Amino acid sequence: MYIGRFVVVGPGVGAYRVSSRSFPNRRVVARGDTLTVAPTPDAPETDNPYVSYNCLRPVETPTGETLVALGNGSHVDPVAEKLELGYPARDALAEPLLGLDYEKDDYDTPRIAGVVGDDSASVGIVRRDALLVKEVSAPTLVATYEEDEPRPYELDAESAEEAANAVYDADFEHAVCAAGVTVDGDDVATATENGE
Ligand SMILES: NC(=O)c1ncn([C@@H]2O[C@H](COP(=O)(O)O)[C@@H](O)[C@H]2O)c1NC=O
Repeated sequence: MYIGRFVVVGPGVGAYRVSSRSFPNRRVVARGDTLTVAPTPDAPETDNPYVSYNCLRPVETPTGETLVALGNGSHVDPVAEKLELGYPARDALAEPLLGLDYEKDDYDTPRIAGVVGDDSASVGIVRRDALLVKEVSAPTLVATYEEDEPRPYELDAESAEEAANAVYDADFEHAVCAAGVTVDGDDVATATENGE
């Protein structure tokens, strides 16, 4: 089954996978502590505005909490910035998702996102017909296509590497690249899986 991009978040752990039929020549690269989805050097040029973006950004809140924002597009930056300003995760997700709305491409592709803390997690999606934002207490998946309603997902991962590998290897079509993260107190670990 093809579900496009997907996020899995639970307390202390998260992952993001790019699956793509149309733009397979991409990878996740680390720029400081932010992870970015970028074209590989051999990728054909495109003017599609939705295929390169920061997919994962750790932040510190005004109360000293460490949180990580992740998702499938340019909304990840404003989600991270709202968290940094002290917005609760629900509001930090809801406002940018609603403001930017679903993507204006041929598929009305939803925007999906998550927030992970040491002991907390929230997930969100904005589709053409709905905005859903939920706090979750166990790993939860939401995807751009087919699986576009958050649902429990078994993420068997003790580390960021295991989280990235688990979603990269998940049984959904057209895996391209993936990111994983763990949050343990103030410590954030990230990992990438580019199928090399
Ligand atoms: N975030 C991404 O990595 C991403 N990759 C592709 N898209 C959008 O989704 C459309 C469909 O892509 P695909 O056939 O690869 O699933 C693309 O034309 C593009 O507008 C994306 N936008 C949202 O998921």
